[in-house]
Amino acid sequence: MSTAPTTRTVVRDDDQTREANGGPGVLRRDPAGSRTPFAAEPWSATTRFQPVASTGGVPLMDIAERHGTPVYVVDETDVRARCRAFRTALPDADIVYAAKAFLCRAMATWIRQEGLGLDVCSGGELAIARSVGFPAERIVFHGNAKTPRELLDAVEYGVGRIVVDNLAEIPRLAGLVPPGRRQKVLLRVVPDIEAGAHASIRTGGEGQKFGLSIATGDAAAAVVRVLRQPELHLVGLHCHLGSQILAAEPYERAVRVMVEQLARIRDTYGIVLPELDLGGGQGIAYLPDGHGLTPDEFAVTVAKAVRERCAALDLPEPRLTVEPGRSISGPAGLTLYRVIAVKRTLSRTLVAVDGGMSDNPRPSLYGARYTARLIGRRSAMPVRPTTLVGHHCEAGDVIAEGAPLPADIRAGDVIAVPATGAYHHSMASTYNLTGRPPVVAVADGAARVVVRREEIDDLLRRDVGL
Ligand SMILES: Cc1ncc(COP(=O)(O)O)c(C=O)c1O
Ligand SMILES: N[C@@H](CCCC[NH3+])C(=O)O
Repeated sequence: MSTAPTTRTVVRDDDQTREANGGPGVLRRDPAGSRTPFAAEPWSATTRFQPVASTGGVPLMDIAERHGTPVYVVDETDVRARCRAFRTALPDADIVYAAKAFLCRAMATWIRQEGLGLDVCSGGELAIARSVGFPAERIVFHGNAKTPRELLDAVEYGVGRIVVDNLAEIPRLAGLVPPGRRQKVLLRVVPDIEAGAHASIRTGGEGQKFGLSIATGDAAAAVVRVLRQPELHLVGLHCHLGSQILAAEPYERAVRVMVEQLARIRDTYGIVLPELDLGGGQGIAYLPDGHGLTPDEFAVTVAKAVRERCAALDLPEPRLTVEPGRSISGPAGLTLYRVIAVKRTLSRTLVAVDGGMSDNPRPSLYGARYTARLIGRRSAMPVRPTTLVGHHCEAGDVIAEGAPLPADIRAGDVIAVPATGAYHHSMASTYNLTGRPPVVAVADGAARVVVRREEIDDLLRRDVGL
């Protein structure tokens, strides 16, 4: 199936297709549901169509004017459509949204309403889930260094699965489970597979900090120790390869490793573990010519690999769990900035905006690349590659290199940067004592603030002084 609703709008990134679409503001429907050239945008987005740029039926300029800039915009309908795309692609699996990508109460509510589970990895993420009454059974708790407090909170709330990451956690967790209860656990195993867009976000290789090594024997030791704890109920294995993975092939390899581990446990202890959690990591497009790993591509590869490997090892197929984060919230979000200054240097044009690495640390952390668009007015000037920079006190505070902005870009203009729905709000900082931007949700032509702007007063309040 397609990852998008069959009636989704298509945004072509060239003037010729814009004409074919019927001119500015008019979008051609693509009943075939073929991949959009600009798949990074929400399916409802018309940002290319100056000056009517809108998302979720809301003009982006209205948002910039009413709520100020910088501002994160998230398209609720788009988030929901991406949740459904995963559920449709993997109807027999548990789809567990990775909260670290983007979480607020509104998002947790949408995820709950869409019937997905929630992967949390901190007491804070769990608190948001609790605050919206997220069903405990559908929560998976992760972390390579969960504090005793976090484990206790998770046990007390009754989370469905705790993913054991290290040997020390086993007795610690068992000691927190109240008498008469058994806590379901998965063991996070290192499959020793390198995948992901940047070394900092690869988590499947031997030697990185997450999970239990098969090579050292820790994974096998963990199985024995969990089985010895009557308070713990081992229901399956987990792995997570990394993030922003654009091909399905590494997942196929992961399935091979993990099914082999399930077979070993069956052969050694006579126990058939019923669950296999393959983590998340499905990549998205950030640039006009990019494309992500669709739920379909992922599902077809994984389902085939599980079927074949289980058949080969005479193992019943486990119930699958997948934990997509970025691919659900990433393309559904965009950031609006206002241009503060334009500088022409000998080598390039620099456009400085009112946000930067505090609301988008990804270029400086991972060398991530973005594009940007002028919205709010039509320019007849040719576009040229422009460097979009932030307002922070670092030369590396670059949001986008080579962004196609018109030659007459000027102070006061509003810029939209797409594909900022994952790992932006959740990774934002207050560097240079900059308040974090609000999150405005759009749906069906209406906009509402779901996370308010962090004001200077908020920042001062934490500083208790002498
Ligand atoms: C355990 C686990 N599951 C799921 C995810 C979600 O990853 P992504 O947002 O790349 O889908 C992550 C982060 O990479 C993770 O660490
Ligand atoms: N923060 C990373 C993804 C980390 C995934 C978490 N396990 C990014 O922005 O790409």
